[in-house]
Amino acid sequence: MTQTPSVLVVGAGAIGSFYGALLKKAGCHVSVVLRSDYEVVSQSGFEISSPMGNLSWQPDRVYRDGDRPDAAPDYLLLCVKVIPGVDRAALVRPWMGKNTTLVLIENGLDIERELADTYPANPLVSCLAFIAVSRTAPGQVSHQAYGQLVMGNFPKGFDSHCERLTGLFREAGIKVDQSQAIVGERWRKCVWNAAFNPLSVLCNGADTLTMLDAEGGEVLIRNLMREVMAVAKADGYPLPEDLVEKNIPGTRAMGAYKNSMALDYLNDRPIELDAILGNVVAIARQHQVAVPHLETILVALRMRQPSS
Ligand SMILES: NC(=O)C1=CN([C@@H]2O[C@H](COP(=O)(O)OP(=O)(O)OC[C@H]3O[C@@H](n4cnc5c(N)ncnc54)[C@H](OP(=O)(O)O)[C@@H]3O)[C@@H](O)[C@H]2O)C=CC1
Ligand SMILES: CC(C)(CO)C(=O)C(=O)O
Repeated sequence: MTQTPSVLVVGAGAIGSFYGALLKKAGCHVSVVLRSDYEVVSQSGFEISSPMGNLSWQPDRVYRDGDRPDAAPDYLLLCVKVIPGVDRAALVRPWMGKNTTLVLIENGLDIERELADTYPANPLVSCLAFIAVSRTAPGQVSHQAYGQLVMGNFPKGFDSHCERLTGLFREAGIKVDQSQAIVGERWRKCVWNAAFNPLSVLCNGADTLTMLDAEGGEVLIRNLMREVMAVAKADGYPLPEDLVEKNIPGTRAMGAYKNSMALDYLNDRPIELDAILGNVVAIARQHQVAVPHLETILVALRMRQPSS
């Protein structure tokens, strides 16, 4: 690897532009591949409002689909939504070198496999982002709170590429938890996402407190979370028994919060239904674990939004 790490962000929306900004702040060369924001960002860069201070930045190079890189990056951050019709392995192909470390900062469960299978010789780093950030206009991003990452190699382990990336993010001011077992961490986060995200869409983009305070709402959310935990256990990733007991007050303490899927729904964008819920139900079927609440919500959402 070069002295100054080179980073390429594919899908520099809310998450990609925020974590790209941090790596730029830590001294990396950071370039981006853009689609709809190409013209604006080429001219004016990213404007990011944040409680961490001014994170606005100009990428070293701005590419669009069809361009070719000057050189393959040390780290390729993939931050597109995990939705049907987006072939993520094909999307990164033009930018991957033989020594490029592929870094996923995306929600969902079992979302690494297609990339691991396509690029078996490249190190694969899987990250979970705990953050509230959204794109408000082309090239404009609002970071409201948090920012912590949980990081590890897929399917397990923590290599020197993870170690170096952790150091860069920490230098830029965010907390990074290092994990030797990232799949278990994905299950842990999914307990929250698979319960709250799809339900918020069924409730017309409701925030967390509206869902918890509706009559029977908290009971339903607890049931959804317990079902995800049962599937995780059957899949070999048992989670702490008190996770639901901790998640509920933890969520209340955040205040009324609209998750990323609620925002996608409210902005008429496709939702990550399979990545966050469909894959949990598919794994439940493999292990013959009954998940009636999760299944009902999945099917109802498929009826509502047949394309996602
Ligand atoms: N936002 C949040 O607070 C959180 C998000 N996450 C997860 O992070 C991931 C990213 O989410 P987020 O950043 O919010 O999503 P955004 O929609 O803000 O960003 C996704 C970006 O990917 C771009 N993109 C898609 N396809 C292509 C392509 N072919 N070429 C170039 N760019 C492309 C989109 O561009 P275009 O505008 O052209 O479509 C967009 O800029 C998701 O998995 C999400 O669940 C996790 C925790 C919190
Ligand atoms: C956990 C949370 C709510 C924020 O990081 C999230 O993953 C989302 O908005 O989808």
